[in-house]
Amino acid sequence: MARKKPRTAKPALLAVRGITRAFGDRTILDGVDLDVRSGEAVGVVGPNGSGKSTLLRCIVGADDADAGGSTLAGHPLDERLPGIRADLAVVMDDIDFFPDLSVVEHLDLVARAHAQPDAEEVVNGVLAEVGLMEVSGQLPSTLSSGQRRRLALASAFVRPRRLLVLDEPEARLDTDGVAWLGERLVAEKQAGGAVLMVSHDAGLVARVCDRVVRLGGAAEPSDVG
Ligand SMILES: Nc1ncnc2c1ncn2[C@@H]1O[C@H](COP(=O)(O)OP(=O)(O)OP(=O)(O)O)[C@@H](O)[C@H]1O
Repeated sequence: MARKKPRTAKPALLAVRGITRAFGDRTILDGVDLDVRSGEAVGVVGPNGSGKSTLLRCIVGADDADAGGSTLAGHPLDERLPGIRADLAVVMDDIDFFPDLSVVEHLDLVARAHAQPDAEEVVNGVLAEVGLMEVSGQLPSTLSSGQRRRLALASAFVRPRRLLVLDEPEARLDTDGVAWLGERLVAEKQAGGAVLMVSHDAGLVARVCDRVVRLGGAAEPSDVG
């Protein structure tokens, strides 16, 4: 009788091992491990102050972990390295925009700087999808806070990427915006992309994430649903 081949797990695109971070004598993160594979989304959840943003910052190299580290496709992950930048799009809390560049000029700049093929078409598609077409000629200072959030998210969607890292992407979005975001992130996975997101929105996490890592409580990753 033919033996069933053992199923080999897909190697992780993002591998995080042993991340530890203390501020003064307070240990915020104590040896956090997680994996994110292509086509998969992982959520990081937990109460205010449990270290979620610190974890993301340590993972992408915006903060220095005291121990541990992360790799993307086997290479040490630091968002500033050119080889990594091509594969990684990060949206943290707040983004600084150029005060004198319009919405469409920002997206154009990001798309072209990251060598997005068909930059103009991609920018127009994302503008429409994210609901910023009507304000595409406006300066950031004239946008509402939710529209600025949409612009920050759009900046990630106009560039090539294999991994999206998002810190509370639902913040300041209206109900329709959160619904759109859920669909967009599911589509991201279906297209083979990977997502790591911090969120306080349990509905969004349940809709998008395959697994969650809970900080400030049980530290083990668990399946959603
Ligand atoms: N640079 C810093 N110096 C000192 N303490 C810091 C620093 N950055 C973060 N902390 C502390 O680390 C803890 C975790 O902060 P972090 O922002 O990672 O939490 P969080 O889980 O993302 O919270 P929230 O849900 O409120 O966004 C907090 O107690 C915070 O005060």
